[in-house]
Amino acid sequence: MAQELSERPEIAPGVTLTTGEAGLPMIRVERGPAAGSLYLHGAHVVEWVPVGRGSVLWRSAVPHDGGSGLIRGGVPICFPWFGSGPDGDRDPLHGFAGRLPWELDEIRDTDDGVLVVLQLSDSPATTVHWPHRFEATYQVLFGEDLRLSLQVRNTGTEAFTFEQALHSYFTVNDVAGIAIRGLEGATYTDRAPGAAHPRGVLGGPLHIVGETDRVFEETTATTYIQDTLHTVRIAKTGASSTVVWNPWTDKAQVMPDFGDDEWPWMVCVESGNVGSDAITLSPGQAHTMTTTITLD
Ligand SMILES: O=P(O)(O)OC[C@H]1O[C@@H](O)[C@H](O)[C@@H](O)[C@@H]1O
Repeated sequence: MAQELSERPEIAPGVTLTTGEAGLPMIRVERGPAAGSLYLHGAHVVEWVPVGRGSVLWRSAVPHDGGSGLIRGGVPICFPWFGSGPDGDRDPLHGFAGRLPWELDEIRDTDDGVLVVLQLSDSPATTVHWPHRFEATYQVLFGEDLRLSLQVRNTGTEAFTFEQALHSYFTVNDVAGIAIRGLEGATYTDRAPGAAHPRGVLGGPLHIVGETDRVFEETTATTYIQDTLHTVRIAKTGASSTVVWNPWTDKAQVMPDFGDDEWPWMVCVESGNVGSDAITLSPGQAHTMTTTITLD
């Protein structure tokens, strides 16, 4: 059962409860095969550094303002909708899960690294946006791999449908020089402004040559980001969509929480269930999606 932080004077060895940006409580793990950081605000993983390697997740240098917005970088959780939702009318963008404080349920040493478990349930702060009863459990394993598992359970009496994504931001050496492999043959919706082909099938590795905002549907493929810095492998289960995003020059300039010149050093490759891949749960049913991030 979830407990209050104040009832947890002992955090596991190598795991501290600290204060991050804007005074937000943050769990810092420095033990075993990796170091990492996770905010309770949004259950937001902001850092994962396997021993002897560099920081894999990208984080904007623009600090979080402490408001209810998403942290720019790391792995924001999008739930129960993605962007402005299937009909483009949902608010806030990417849902509320990444904007609310989650409860710490458990911190445990495992053979593979330190596991942190967080929970979010329906409350007046969620029902104001989405009138459904749910329980979300997020397991984060900081190890040689970064393993993320998000389970959503319908605890109400009516079925509901939701979208979700683990909106992972990755550090790259030069986004214009990367190749994203694994999505060849997948159908995508191109959401970038002025896209020449709003829908298409990817014919080969994806190269980023301008503002990129593609939602690949009905694909459970493992994706690889090949960069001069390293190759990142992103495997997933229970997730039929993959979203690839980079704002490039113009969009970067109009985003207040994104530095004008930061776009070359990042790319988002997001695992999720978006659009036609949305999940419907009957009362009592649960769905789990996982993402495993590995440096090759
Ligand atoms: O600025 P936000 O709301 O965090 O979203 C960033 C981007 O996230 C991507 O996942 C979306 O596909 C884009 O459309 C969006 O611009």
